[in-house]
Amino acid sequence: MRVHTAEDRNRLANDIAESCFEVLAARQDLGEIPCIVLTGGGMGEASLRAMGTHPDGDRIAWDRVRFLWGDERWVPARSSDRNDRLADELLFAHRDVDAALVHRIGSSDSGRSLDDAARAYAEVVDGIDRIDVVLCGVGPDGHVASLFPGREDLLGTEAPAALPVRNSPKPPPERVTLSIPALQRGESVWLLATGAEKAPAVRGILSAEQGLPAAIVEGRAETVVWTDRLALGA
Ligand SMILES: O=C(O)[C@H](O)[C@@H](O)[C@H](O)[C@H](O)COP(=O)(O)O
Repeated sequence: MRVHTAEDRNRLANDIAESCFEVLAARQDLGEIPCIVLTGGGMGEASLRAMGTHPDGDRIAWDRVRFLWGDERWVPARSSDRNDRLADELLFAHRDVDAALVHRIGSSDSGRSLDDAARAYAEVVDGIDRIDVVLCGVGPDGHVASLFPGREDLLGTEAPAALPVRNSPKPPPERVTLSIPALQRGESVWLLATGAEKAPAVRGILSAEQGLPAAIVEGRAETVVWTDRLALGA
């Protein structure tokens, strides 16, 4: 595991964007379509903003990047609470992406049930042969995506790629989340945690705390904690 720190949240988001561009460009140079899993949350938002506006992003062929989400809130498609709205406003409004490569999680007004939406998303994820980068915002309790500590129903290592979530401790209560095995398919798993309220979670990650989702999820090639002094308790 590697720890990357920056002076403040914006500089950290810039570093995340630059590293992300490197991964995307390297895969595209090989003629591949890279795949990135996006996240919600405060650092997720800052990272999307940097990816949408950083001048280095101009060298990426954005219409040859595949996008997934680590989780989504089970609300109507146009709700401002959705995680994909962040990406719409901060990334897709600035980059010329191919809608066919943007794989959104279903919405509560789609006419489908939560269980069906999770099953459908699991099929999408299963159909993708390589996941390059998984961005995971880390909650103060050490959750990632919508995988919460103590929720044995969500933390199975044999689970399908996507799961329905009910009674989430973070509102809204219903969600769809990628599972541990799906997040672990990422070549790079990047855990984003800044600010003093994330210090216990970061301590838990660094000490490999048992049962802590953020400490369980590891990338195939690398796991990086993107953080700042406050979250490191320094
Ligand atoms: O629904 C959400 O908000 C995300 O799915 C959640 O996993 C988020 O990324 C973390 O809770 C971190 O969020 P903050 O960075 O805002 O604390």
